[in-house]
Amino acid sequence: MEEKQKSLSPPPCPSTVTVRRNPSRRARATPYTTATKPPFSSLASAITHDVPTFPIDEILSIQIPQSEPKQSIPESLKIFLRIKPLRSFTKVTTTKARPRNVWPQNLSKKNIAKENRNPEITKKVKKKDEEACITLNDPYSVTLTPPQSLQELKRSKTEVYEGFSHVFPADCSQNDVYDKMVQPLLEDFMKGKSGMLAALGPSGSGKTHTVFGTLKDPGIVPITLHRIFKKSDESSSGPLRLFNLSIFEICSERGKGEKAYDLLGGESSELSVQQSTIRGLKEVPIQNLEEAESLIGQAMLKRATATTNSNSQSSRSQCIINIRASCNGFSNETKMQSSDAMLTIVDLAGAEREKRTGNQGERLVESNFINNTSMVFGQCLRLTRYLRDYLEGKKRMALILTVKAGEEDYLDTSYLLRQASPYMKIKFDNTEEPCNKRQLKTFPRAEKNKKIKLSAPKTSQGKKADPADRSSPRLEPVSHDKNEREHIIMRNFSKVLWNVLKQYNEKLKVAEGEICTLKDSLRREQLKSLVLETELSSLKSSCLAEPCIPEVEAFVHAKENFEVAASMTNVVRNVDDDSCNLIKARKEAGAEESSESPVPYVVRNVDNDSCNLIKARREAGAEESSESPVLRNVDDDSCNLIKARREAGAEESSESPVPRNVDDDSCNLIKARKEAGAEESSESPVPYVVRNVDFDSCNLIKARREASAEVSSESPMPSKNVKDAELVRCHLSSQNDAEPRQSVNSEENVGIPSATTHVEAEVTDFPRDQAIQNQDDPTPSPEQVEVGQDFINSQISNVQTKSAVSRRFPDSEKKERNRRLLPVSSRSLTEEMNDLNIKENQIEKPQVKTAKTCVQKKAESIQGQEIAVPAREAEPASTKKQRNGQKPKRFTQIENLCSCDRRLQPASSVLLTREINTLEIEDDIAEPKGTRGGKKTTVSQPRSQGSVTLLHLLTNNLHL
Ligand SMILES: Nc1ncnc2c1ncn2[C@@H]1O[C@H](COP(=O)(O)OP(=O)(O)OP(=O)(O)O)[C@@H](O)[C@H]1O
Repeated sequence: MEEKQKSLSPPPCPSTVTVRRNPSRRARATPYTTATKPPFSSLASAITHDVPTFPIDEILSIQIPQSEPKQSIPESLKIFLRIKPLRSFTKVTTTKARPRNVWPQNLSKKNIAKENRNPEITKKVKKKDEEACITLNDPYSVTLTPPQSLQELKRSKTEVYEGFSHVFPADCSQNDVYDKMVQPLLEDFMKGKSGMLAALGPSGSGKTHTVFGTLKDPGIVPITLHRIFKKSDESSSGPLRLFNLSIFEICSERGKGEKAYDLLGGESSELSVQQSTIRGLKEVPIQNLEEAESLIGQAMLKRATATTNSNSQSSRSQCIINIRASCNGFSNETKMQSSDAMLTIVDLAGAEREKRTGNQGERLVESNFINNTSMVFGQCLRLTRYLRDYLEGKKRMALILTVKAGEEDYLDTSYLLRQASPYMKIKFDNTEEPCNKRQLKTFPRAEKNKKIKLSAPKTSQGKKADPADRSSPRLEPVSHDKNEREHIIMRNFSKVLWNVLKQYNEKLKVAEGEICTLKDSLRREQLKSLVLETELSSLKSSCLAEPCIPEVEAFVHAKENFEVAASMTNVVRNVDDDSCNLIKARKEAGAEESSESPVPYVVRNVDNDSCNLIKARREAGAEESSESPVLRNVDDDSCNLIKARREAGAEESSESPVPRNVDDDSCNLIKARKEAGAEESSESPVPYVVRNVDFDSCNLIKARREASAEVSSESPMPSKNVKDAELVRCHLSSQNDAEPRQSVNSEENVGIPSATTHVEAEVTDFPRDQAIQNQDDPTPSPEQVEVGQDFINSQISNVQTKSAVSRRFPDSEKKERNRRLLPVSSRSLTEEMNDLNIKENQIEKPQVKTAKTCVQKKAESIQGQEIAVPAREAEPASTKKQRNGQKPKRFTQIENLCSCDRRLQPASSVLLTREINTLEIEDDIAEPKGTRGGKKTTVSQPRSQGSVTLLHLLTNNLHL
């Protein structure tokens, strides 16, 4: 029959996708998999004609692994469905015979009269077939259709339930049920495997009928016992098996708890139920089928039953029958001791509806218990703990659902199938659209129950569940995991970013260090470049000054030639270059052969400070019989030439120191020249000429002082002193005499033996110097001043063109520059004179004694001769005469010039003052004048490198 159905009904293409509960059936070979498939090549070739480009070969060649069905669940939980046959309603209508003699008779009355007259024929039995709500689709599925009344009033829904292990139709026999359902379990049981079989369904659906049956139509238990003992007899050669039978029931105790009663025990047969263990249960060994059936009969008598509207003998408890098979000895096949097996058959109490059963009172309480323990699987697991292991799939179990097929049983059937569907993995197939909202509102409980009941069992199975129930508990860990993952990602990203930032920070630090280093190196290079530029400018300045130098050299050589005849000629030339720096110092001194006069010397000091050239020159020449110190100082500051020249010429019989100071600073040429000449035989005070020319800021300050001394030995020393803003006193004193000193001091201190030559500059010297000059020999000094001024003018004209840049400085700024720059040369002069004082005291004193007498003689012969060093060799002689003759006038001019620019030479004057003081020469013409320079003399200036060089040069030259 089944095979015929299978052959006639090819597997239809399912309109809906459903998941079958039984994977083994799902794994059943389908015609597509079992039928001879055309080779892929031919299929591909056929397809390639249509769609040649589609990679069907590759797609079809993919071997999709077939998921093996889980064998444990289907083996443990087999769900069967048995449909109870429809009952036929017998409708008995009683008709009364109608009285015959009633005329005209109403038809109805006539009929009634007939029934009354003949009552036997009034009773007709009408049979009406009940409409079925459930139909069998196939051995594995059914369709549940609500009745028409329910479709109109309630939610109309046709449900298809699939996945049953087998569906027993209404006309199936007890043997069919046994064969399909019990036989596999029995075989396993006989092999020593335990199993359970339970019948579940609404009240009156045929559970008890299925389990126990009747005498005419025995159920599962009698058949099983029969088969057991039958097999035992057949396998007598095998190990001896002992079977034990135990029967008990679990019923409600007034709706509060459950109690177990042993149906085979004595009167007090209550049992204690501890989890799945029943303590005190009597187990009766059965030897044969008759003993077993007798025990079962006794148990059924003890089982609690009651009469309800649904069932005249409705079971009011869960009846459990255990058949335990114990094996004595070893199995011939396995040679191993067999373990005991338990076959459990359960007749659950049927779910009951109050309306249908009409239960009240105690019956209603029992009904609730029954419903809770049978119809609701979840609660059944809790309340009937004994069956928990089976229902949880830990033991082999087969469940048979019994349903009634009538329309009026639709609700019970639908309710049972819905509750059992999770276990059967049955999905609903909604063939009709859901009802409208009104209908949903009318039956919210059913919809709610559907969701709840269907989703709850999935939890235990670990399968897909209804998201309505599990959404929140599942979303929470998912969101938590997601947040945790994002947190970890962001944390790692932050770490990486932090590391990158730290690396960049380190690089920035290194870069900053390199920048600092580069800046330092840049500064150093800039300084070097500045130094080089300064040197370059100084070299340029020196180159520019070179044309002047030959002139000066020529002048010096002329002086030297002139001094050849003199007794001593000493020329000191010092060039001081500071900070760029050129320092030249030259000192020349010549002495005549027989002269004992003080050593005339020429000091030339050129000081060039930071692109400034300062030249100072002193020349001192002494004639054979006279002393003629010449000091020339030329000072030029900041494109400005300050020239001071002092010339002092002494006639043959007189001393004529001529200091000349030319100071050129800051651009700059500072020249100082002192010339002094002394006549050969003169022992008279050294006449000196001091010429100081200061040119500042395109201003020329010229000062010239010339003094000449006559040959007369003891005459007061004529002197000219040209002063600048500060007191400048140049004093050249002849050596070895007290007389010159007396004359210098304008006092008659003859007894002071001193042969030293001093150059002293003081602010207050001029008037006295001028007075002395007028007294002694005023004639030669003006001429010498004139000559020297002409020379300086010519020098200035050269220098002015070369120092035009510095002329743009204003006077006020140049004053400051003078104050700053002049001390350089002045210090040089100071140190020079300090050493000069010492050396001359040591060297020239011995000469004083021998030359003392000669000076007076030679002074007369040299008288009138100009001992002041001429500015140039080509200088006309008339100028000399004019110089001598116009001495007072020139003095006046120089005095005016010096008075105008007196303020511009404080530093040089101060230093000259210090110089003279250190030389310890008494200057009679010194006169305090002004305090500005005097105050500044107290300031001790640090000795510069140029000064040190100048000192060495002076010392060497003095030694010479
Ligand atoms: N398959 C069937 N064929 C013929 N008769 C049946 C069948 N199933 C049940 N019946 C009859 O229906 C009646 C009720 O059956 P049964 O007592 O087995 O129901 P039940 O499910 O056990 O009810 P309850 O849960 O109340 O005990 C019985 O008289 C029984 O003979």
